[in-house]
Amino acid sequence: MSEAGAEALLTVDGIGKRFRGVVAVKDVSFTVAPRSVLGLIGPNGSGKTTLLNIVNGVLAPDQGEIRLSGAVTTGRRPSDLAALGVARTFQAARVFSTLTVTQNLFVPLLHQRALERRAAHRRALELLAFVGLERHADRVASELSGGQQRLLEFARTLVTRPKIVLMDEPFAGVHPQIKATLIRCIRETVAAEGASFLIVSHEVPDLVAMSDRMVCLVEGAVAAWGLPADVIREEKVIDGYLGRSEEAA
Ligand SMILES: Nc1ncnc2c1ncn2[C@@H]1O[C@H](COP(=O)(O)OP(=O)(O)OP(=O)(O)O)[C@@H](O)[C@H]1O
Repeated sequence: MSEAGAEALLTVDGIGKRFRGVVAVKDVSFTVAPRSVLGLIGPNGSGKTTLLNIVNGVLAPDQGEIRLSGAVTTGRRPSDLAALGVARTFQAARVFSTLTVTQNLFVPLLHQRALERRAAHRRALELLAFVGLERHADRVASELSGGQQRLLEFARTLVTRPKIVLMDEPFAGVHPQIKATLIRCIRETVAAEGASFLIVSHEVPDLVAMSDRMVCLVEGAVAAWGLPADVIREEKVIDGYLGRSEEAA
């Protein structure tokens, strides 16, 4: 989808972050268009998780600005950003392990006004079916497999209809069938609800297939940003992350 002329949903503008002497993120800028998927790749330690933490307010940047639909959000707390429509999943899925699957989906609704609750509950049940967990509705979350917990965490992020979902390594270590379900659900959420996704993953072929744009970080800086097919052909991306195949070397 073209970004020309359209206002960006998320703007990452000149972001920098150091941890003591270590530069984790260096002058990083890119945008995420409404109704799109941005894939974020890069070697271990290149600053991907730090950047997600800055976008959702867990960390404050040393330099730069984050904007959501043009409004500056830098320095806002994660709970404020969640209310503005920034949702997040984690490398190790975070679920409320002692609650049932359905109760997990009701947690984001606790702060909703009573009038909105009935519709929101209906949505929670629809989401269970959407990710294929309806048979497990009354099970305690800790009894689910790791992959099912990931689907539950994903469904929970969608309950409040976020504008953008930040996902950190959603496909790592999950069964291929769960991965296929996640990819289908991400695609359908973009198409049906107009949400955007910012997805960090080392599964480059999957990200290339599902992303509208990709960004590659190397040593904390943007090595390339653009169409997936172009990004994976960039010298800096090949040298800094993907490597060369034996025939090409
Ligand atoms: N809380 C912290 N304190 C000190 N250094 C940190 C902290 N968090 C991250 N770093 C450092 O910042 C750099 C970027 O780390 P980050 O976790 O963002 O990379 P990443 O690209 O997400 O890596 P991975 O793919 O392994 O998850 C690394 O050098 C890391 O050691």
